[in-house]
Amino acid sequence: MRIDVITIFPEYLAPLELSLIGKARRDGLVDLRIHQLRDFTHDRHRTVDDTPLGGGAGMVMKPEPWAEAFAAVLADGRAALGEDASPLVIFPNPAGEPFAQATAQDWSTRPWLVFACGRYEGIDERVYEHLADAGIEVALASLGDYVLNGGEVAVLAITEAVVRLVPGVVGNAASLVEESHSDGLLEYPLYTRPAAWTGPDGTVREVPEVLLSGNHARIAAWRAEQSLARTAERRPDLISCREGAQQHGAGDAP
Ligand SMILES: Nc1cc(-c2cccs2)n[nH]1
Repeated sequence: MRIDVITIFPEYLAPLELSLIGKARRDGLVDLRIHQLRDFTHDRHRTVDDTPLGGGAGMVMKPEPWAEAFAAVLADGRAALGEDASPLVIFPNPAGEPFAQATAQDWSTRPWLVFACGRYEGIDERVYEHLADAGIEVALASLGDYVLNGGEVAVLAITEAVVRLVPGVVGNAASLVEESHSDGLLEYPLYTRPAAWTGPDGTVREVPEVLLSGNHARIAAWRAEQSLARTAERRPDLISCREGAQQHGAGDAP
């Protein structure tokens, strides 16, 4: 998988050199490149923004640097992946579609992702139109109903959620199966040794006995029940989504 990130704060993406993602890059599973948007300006101040036409507070990112940056990234990617290669261009944006585990699953199968990190009040609308008119697939992704100062933090989160699903990145693929949201539910409670823990306050807390029973069928049933109960309590919206999907035969034979 190739990933390009266009940003005015490349240093924000430094964490992508660490840990799992860093190892995936070193192992050649992910080819990740960071591009400084200001490198595609031509004035002394390397200007990327201007005041909003029609008035209003703040600044808007100018279309020219973005168009030049996309042209360069597309050319570079096609030189590496083939002239027919075409990326999914992702703009983190509070007005975007909610990014969820299903999105991460889908995007983890794509050969090429390009992330565009907006700042200020946002990016000139004509940039999105320019890409769409060029036949480039564009997605606006929201991490949640809150506003960040820029797309970089969202790119860190999305990249981690996506890349960890790329085959070979996580050592034990089985650990990806029983996670929160992997089956549309929240994960069951987890325990490890000691079976009886005496906390700092002297309280002894024991692990549910079923987990010590060695009866794998009972353990699986208990975990399924815990997942459902925990989801119903904390995220009832996920339950109704799941019931809706089941009523409409999602996953049934066509
Ligand atoms: N979910 C979400 C995305 C964002 C931003 C993306 C780019 C600038 S602000 N805020 N909140």
